Formats: sequence, C-alpha cells, structure tokens
Amino acid sequence: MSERMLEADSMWLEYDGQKILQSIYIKLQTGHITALLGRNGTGKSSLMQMMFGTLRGHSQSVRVDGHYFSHPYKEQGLISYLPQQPFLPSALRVGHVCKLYGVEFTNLCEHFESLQAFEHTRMADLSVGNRRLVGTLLVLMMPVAFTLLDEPFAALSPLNIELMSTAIRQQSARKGILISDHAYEDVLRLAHETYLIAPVGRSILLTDAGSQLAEYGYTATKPTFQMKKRGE
Ligand SMILES: Nc1ncnc2c1ncn2[C@@H]1O[C@H](COP(=O)(O)OP(=O)(O)OP(=O)(O)O)[C@@H](O)[C@H]1O
Repeated sequence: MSERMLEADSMWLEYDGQKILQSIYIKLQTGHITALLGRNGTGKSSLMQMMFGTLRGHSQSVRVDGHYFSHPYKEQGLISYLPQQPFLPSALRVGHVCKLYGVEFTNLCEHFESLQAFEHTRMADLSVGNRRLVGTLLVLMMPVAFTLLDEPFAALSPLNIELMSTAIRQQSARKGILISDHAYEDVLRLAHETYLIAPVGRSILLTDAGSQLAEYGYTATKPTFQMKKRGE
C-alpha cells in the first residue's frame, strides 16, 4: 500500500465573534492512528467537521498528498466521519444499512460476535450502545483512505472498548485514523501521535503525552497509568 497523507492547516473558526480554533495544523498518515484530545468545548468536533468538509470556518485548507480538497467528503473513497450524534436511518435493518455503507455484515461480527443476532433488526430496535457500535464499525470499515472518529468509545462497555480498540488497530493497517474520545487512556494506547487542542484553539503535537496533558490542563494531575507500548 502506498502511503497517503492528509494535512489540515490554517483551520480557523469563530462562532458569534468568539474564537474557537486558531491556525490549527494536523497531519494524518495511512497506517497511523492519530489522537485528538482537548477539554470539553475546545473545538474537536468542529475541527473534524471542517476536515470532513461539512463545516466552513473562517479559513481552512485540507490537502491530501498535496492536493487541495474544498469538500473532502465528496471525493469517493477519501474520507469517512463518525459524528457524536445518531446518524443511521432508524427504520432500516442492520443488514440493509451495511449494504449502504459497502461493508459486509459478517465483517462487523468478526470483531463483535454479539451482533450476529441483529442482521434483520431495525436500527431503532437496537440498544443505544449497540446502535452506536454498528455506526462506529460501519464508518471505521468503509473503504476510504482516512477515517475521523468522534467519540468511538462513547456508550460502549469496557469489553466492547477493548474489542473496538482491536478493530481500530486492525483497520489502521490500510488507512489513516483520527480519534477523539474522553477515554483518553484508551486513546493514548492506540495512538502513534497525539495532538492536543489547548485554549484558545491551538493545536500542539505532544512529544510526551503522559506529562504534557497535566501541564496543559487537560488532566488535573499527571496521569499515573502506564501507557502500554503499541502491539502489547
Ligand atoms: N452552531 C454553533 N453555534 C455557536 N457555537 C457553537 C456551535 N457549535 C459549537 N459551538 C461552540 O463551539 C465550541 C466548540 O464546540 P465543539 O463541539 O467543537 O467542542 P468539542 O471539543 O468537540 O467538545 P466536547 O468535548 O464537549 O464534545 C463550544 O464552545 C460550542 O459551544
């Protein structure tokens, strides 16, 4: 697989004259998992929407392999995005939704055997957690070069967070993944690189996430957890 690179830079966003993002730069690479952390309301979701192309800021530039894309989501096979809010049609059955996303239902079940019973279940009849699980897996497994995941661990049980981490790691072999979630320890265990959005709206590429998260006020104290090395 030839490596591809997505760069988002000069990402500026204001709402009602209030600065949210200022001159953000973020780089994604195929084969890499990149973490995006930041306190509540610092603009992570807005940044992902700008990178996807569905939100216009005061300025933005998204380039893939040096080519500029004004609306990346319009390019077939380029990018997928998991929003925080429900997005799958509730009246459709799980198997049907899989077909719409170009993902085999059996691929979902490879990671989550518990989903096997639900191929013919309507999305609306799934539990909140299972609905989120199906949505996250579909976005993750879509055949695209880059995937943006906003809170993929939300509503998942601890076991399912482990299984989802395995699925994300596996998919990163063929795409670049940006992941933002407040379960930051789970995110850091996956990440090759970590960006923090620090007030007001500046992106910082962390070199030592364990110490810097407290320094920049993302955690109250220095995290005590031991970050596992990738692949352990
Ligand atoms: N449509 C809007 N109009 C005005 N302000 C908005 C709008 N959407 C978001 N905001 C504000 O922009 C800021 C960034 O919001 P955003 O949802 O991107 O943050 P976030 O980092 O994803 O937050 P969280 O971690 O809580 O999900 C917040 O202060 C929010 O209130």
